[in-house]
Amino acid sequence: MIVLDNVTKRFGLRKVLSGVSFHAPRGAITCLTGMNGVGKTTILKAIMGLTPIQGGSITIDGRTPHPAMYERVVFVPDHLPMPGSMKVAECLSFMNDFYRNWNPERAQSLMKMFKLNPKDRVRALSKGTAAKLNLVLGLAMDAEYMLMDEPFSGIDMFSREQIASVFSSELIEGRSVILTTHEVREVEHLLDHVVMLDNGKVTRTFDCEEVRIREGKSVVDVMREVYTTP
Ligand SMILES: Nc1ncnc2c1ncn2[C@@H]1O[C@H](COP(=O)(O)OP(=O)(O)OP(=O)(O)O)[C@@H](O)[C@H]1O
Repeated sequence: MIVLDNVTKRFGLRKVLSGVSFHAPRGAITCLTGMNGVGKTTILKAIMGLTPIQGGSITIDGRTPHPAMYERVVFVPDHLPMPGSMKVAECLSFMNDFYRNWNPERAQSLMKMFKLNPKDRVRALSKGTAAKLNLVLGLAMDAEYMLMDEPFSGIDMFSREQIASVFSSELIEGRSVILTTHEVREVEHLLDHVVMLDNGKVTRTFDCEEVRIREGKSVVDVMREVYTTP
């Protein structure tokens, strides 16, 4: 389980996170939602130790993250972090050379699933295809936790459905995912747990199944209530 307790974060004088607390349960898909600039990406980066926090604590399975622990956690950024001159196949061999927990068999299955061409150059990939390759690079790692920043952003409906199908497949099963998205309506059936953010604070956290069964509401219904209530 990943736990944030009263986390504060400033960029210069500007407070971006003001006492953020939530937990992302093991084996579940947790979604961070909120308007542009509320701090979703900053939270993912803070969990990865890529940006320092000024207060509070972040723990992974009860321990303060240390470098060796990050082999169990993968961060998939909102853009493909590979140079345009590289071919898709070269991206895969780079990952294989660089990361001990790279799983080449899983990478090949994902390549087939997404119909990616190993000979294509990164610069020639469409936005959706680049997003799929980005996802391959993350999902092919043998990691328990996956942090994904906007995996559905700017992607057409069919590619989005294909990417969404990964989240209900054995490729994700047993792993814990924290993702950020603005496309909640399209992916809400995949989500287990939602953390809503506003003004650098958590405004509500809830279990999706519980609000569906107990309150008969969808994730979007709850979001509308929270964000439109003055
Ligand atoms: N390196 C940085 N230096 C200064 N300010 C930053 C930096 N990174 C992020 N910020 C600011 O912190 C705030 C939170 O940014 P963040 O990217 O975490 O938001 P977000 O919720 O992911 O937004 P979006 O939905 O647009 O992706 C924003 O106001 C942003 O301008």
